[in-house]
Amino acid sequence: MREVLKIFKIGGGILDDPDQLGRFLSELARVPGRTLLVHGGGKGASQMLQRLGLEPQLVQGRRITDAATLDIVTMFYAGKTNKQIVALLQQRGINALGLSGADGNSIRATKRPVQAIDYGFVGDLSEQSVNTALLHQLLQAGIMPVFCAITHDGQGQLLNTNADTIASALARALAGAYAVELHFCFEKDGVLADVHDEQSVLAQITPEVYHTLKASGAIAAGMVPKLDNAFAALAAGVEKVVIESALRINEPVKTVLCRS
Ligand SMILES: Nc1ncnc2c1ncn2[C@@H]1O[C@H](COP(=O)(O)OP(=O)(O)O)[C@@H](O)[C@H]1O
Ligand SMILES: CC(=O)N[C@@H](CCC(=O)OP(=O)(O)O)C(=O)O
Repeated sequence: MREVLKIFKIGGGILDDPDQLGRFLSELARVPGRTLLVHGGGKGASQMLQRLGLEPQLVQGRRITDAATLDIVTMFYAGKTNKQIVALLQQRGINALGLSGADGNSIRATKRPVQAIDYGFVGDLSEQSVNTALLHQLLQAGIMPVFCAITHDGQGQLLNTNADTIASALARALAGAYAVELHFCFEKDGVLADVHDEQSVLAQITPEVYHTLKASGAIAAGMVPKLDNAFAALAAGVEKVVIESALRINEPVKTVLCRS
């Protein structure tokens, strides 16, 4: 029987609030078995860019990343945010190891080709992107890998890659060796049937229900790429995909994705 691996992803909303981040990491430290964390930080990066006089540009949730933006997001994601999270996990007795995709050649990406939009230094992932052998060694050594949203192309170029996409790619790549559970954690209790009603959490969601709610506009904004990544992971052999509150990962309230 394959060992269970739980992959958690946290996004900008939670990372922005030191109290909520600390509470999430305390809950994460209580999760039994092998775990891996992926973090974003898009909200904080946009604030940092503005403070430095650059205007953040996002198209369908993806950041247009010119050279100056890449410098700043690398400092912010792979530096400040990643190292702060690792330090807080160490404080909680977890031997975490912070990684960008360049470290140990753990995630190699391809610069997104210029089509209608030039996204700049943004990396796309493929089936071959993840160094599963390295991750397996780290996990078996009892280490929790902590990934930021920076990857590399193998030619010396760093690339900015959406953190939901990284979590989904890691989950798919590791699904051969582990029974992977992929947990997208954010500030709401799950996918809401009505985004204005915090109580309207859907316990389960099928691709059909997703498409209906997306077409009606009930599921919108950042939730759309998140669910696209989430359903893609489920279709590719990931055992379980969950959308849940970062503060309630050890509680039963959540949305579980169903194949049909
Ligand atoms: N039906 C829905 N249920 C829950 N959240 C939704 C829904 N529709 C839109 N959203 C929005 O999607 C956001 C989550 O996406 P995003 O901000 O990209 O996540 P993250 O915090 O992980 O970066 C929520 O904060 C919420 O405002
Ligand atoms: C290419 C691209 O869009 N990269 C993202 C990476 C961070 C991220 O995904 O952060 P959240 O999970 O907090 O949204 C960005 O720079 O915003």
